[in-house]
Amino acid sequence: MTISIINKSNNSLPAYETAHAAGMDLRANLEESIRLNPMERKLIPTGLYIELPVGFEAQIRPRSGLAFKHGIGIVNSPGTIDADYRGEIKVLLINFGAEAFEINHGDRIAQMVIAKHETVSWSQVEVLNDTTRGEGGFGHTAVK
Ligand SMILES: O=c1ccn([C@H]2C[C@H](O)[C@@H](COP(=O)(O)OP(=O)(O)OP(=O)(O)O)O2)c(=O)[nH]1
Ligand SMILES: [Mg+2]
Repeated sequence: MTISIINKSNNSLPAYETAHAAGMDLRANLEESIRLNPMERKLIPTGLYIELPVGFEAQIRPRSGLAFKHGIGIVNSPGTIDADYRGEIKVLLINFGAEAFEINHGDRIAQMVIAKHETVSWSQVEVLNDTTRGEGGFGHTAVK
């Protein structure tokens, strides 16, 4: 599948880093480096604008390496890029680590997964069909 993209940065386009990767890494588009202090969050621009086909979304997910090594996450993870969004893709990074973290232009800060989604309508009812689980949740299967 081919998707239209505008790249206002001088970074390379998001790309799959291995043959069967699900995510394409996104790079920061910065005029100057950004410092994220512990527990600080900042919106990081990518310079990318995409035109998703109807019925698709793009999910903006953290990179596990940055999470493991530096405690870097995404506040609204996974971020959702809607098919009708024409603005710049931005990434809301947060530093859960104990040390300040510097983001430089071109750094791979997140990954983007393109996914299909359903669009549903509701059938409002009074009763739902019964299941073995019923209303059990939030750990109700844990061994006592
Ligand atoms: O990590 C993200 C999440 C969202 N967006 C863009 C694309 C998305 O289509 C739009 C709106 O996102 P969302 O629906 O999550 O935010 P909202 O707070 O509900 O804003 P809106 O009222 O504009 O829908 O913002 C990003 O660039 N990065
Ligand atoms: Mg919304």
